[in-house]
Amino acid sequence: LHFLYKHTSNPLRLIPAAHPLAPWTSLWISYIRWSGRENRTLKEAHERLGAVVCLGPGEVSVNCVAGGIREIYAGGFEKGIEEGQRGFNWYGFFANYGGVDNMFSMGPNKPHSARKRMISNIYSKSVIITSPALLTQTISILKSRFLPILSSRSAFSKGDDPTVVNIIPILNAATMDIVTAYIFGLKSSSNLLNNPKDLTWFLDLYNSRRSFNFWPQEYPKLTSWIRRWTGYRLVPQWVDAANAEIEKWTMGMCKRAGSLALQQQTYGINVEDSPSVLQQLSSSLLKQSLKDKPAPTADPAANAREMQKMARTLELTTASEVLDHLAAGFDTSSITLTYAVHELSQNQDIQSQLRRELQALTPSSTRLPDPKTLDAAPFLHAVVYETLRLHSAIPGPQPRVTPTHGCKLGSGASEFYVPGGVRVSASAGLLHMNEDVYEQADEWRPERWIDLHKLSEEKRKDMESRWFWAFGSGGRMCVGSHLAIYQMKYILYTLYSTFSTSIVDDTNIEQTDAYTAPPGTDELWIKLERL
Ligand code: HEM
Repeated sequence: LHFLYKHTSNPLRLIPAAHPLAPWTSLWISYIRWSGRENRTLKEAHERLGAVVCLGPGEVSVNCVAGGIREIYAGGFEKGIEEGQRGFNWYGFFANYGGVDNMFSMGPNKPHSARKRMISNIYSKSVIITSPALLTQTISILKSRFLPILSSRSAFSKGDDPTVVNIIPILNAATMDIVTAYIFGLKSSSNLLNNPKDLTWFLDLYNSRRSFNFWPQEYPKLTSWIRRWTGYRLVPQWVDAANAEIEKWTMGMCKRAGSLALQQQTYGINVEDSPSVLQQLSSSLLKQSLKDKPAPTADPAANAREMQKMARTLELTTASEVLDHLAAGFDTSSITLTYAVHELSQNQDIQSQLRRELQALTPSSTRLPDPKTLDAAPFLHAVVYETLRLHSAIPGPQPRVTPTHGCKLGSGASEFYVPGGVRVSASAGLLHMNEDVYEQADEWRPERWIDLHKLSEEKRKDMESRWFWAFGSGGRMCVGSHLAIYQMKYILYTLYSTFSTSIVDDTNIEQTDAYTAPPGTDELWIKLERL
């Protein structure tokens, strides 16, 4: 009777159900997630049932702009409901250092907006494109690490043949080195390109965690309850150990950059060693803590303890934030680059067209083009955008929670009332397959992004912004999108203005079915031919 009552009084029962069990229990969608079939199941459900689909008695998926992502993401639906109380916050899993939140993991919008205000300027397009530090760092990494690795036998070569390389770890290392250089400054950042052992160490730790997300993310309370009361670990101990190692590694970079900043005040610093993100973040966090700190008491010892506590909180908050940036930044960018290289290696005509454009950008072979020139190169832009569209690094659902008063989702005859507290999501992997916006949507065709000004205003807006969702949208959209595009363009420039590439072995290159979706392999062997 209880189930029947709950079912008949639930407005979600009127929404087309992805499975007969969906309006009754969340176990069906949980099982789909557990078995790694969520993205393909949602694709099939939306193709069959339309833009709004019920996934569970408290869960809906949308695949439309009006009455869909515009309502949910531009409308500022929260990731979690109440501050301090996790409730359902799927992103809480991304907190680091034993639960220290960062911008990405925060549930409610209010503290999130305060944090985002501290950071967004340093990642804005105008700052990224004009930053002397980022430019010097990028040039240094590409010229003195990336190019030499591609030019001679290295740990990434196939046997003794320097012209056949596994490009995936090289891209992983290049993106990590650039992102950490911008965060911590070149001297304090990673040098994974030149230290293959450190790279293997890091990637082993990082990738080992991927397959154990389900329980702590979907059932965080159950996971900790089982561990507490039965001692049984749904997530093996070595995953916690891997997280702890990555946290230690990040803290090391924070500390190195911090002590260099002290020297800087006395002796000055080379521009490439300037820790752009860390500096901005720690000074804003410090300002906020000084504003929030309790008034001093008459007891000096208690005041000293308070100050110590504040310093530790600041240290952990900073490290948790930047750890999220470096993980989000290197993984997604290198997934996108992997597919750009894979597609270009299969499409020699497109590769030649790109090369012609790139080679015309810089007359001298010793310099890289300046960021504005590179950013304005239309074919490079098209290659990057088409890869972000067809091979979104985050193709999976981005869950939010409906506000207490509920909302309406869908449009026309398929508009439905959704009450408060319901988990709702959209997915880039599905939005990008809309044939009305992207003809032959399942094909990689960079030329679709050329001459957009010839299209109608509406069509252009649909393609470029309304349906293009690789970086999400609204207040919780990717903060690092400009840095991502900047580094991807420089890496592709360096590779394709110097070499031509073709496939040697691309076994299992298809994207996995996951929220962040790397290839199903960590090897993509390509042949490099110097031009
Ligand atoms: C191709 C590269 C990238 C892609 C496709 C990408 C995609 C995304 C997406 C889709 C989101 C929203 C996710 C959600 O709400 O579920 C996001 C958020 C975020 N991304 Fe990126 N990202 C990329 C690169 C970067 C880089 C380089 C950084 C480095 C700073 C970064 C840092 C972040 C952060 C901190 C957030 C959370 C923002 C917030 O909560 O306000 N991302 N990214």
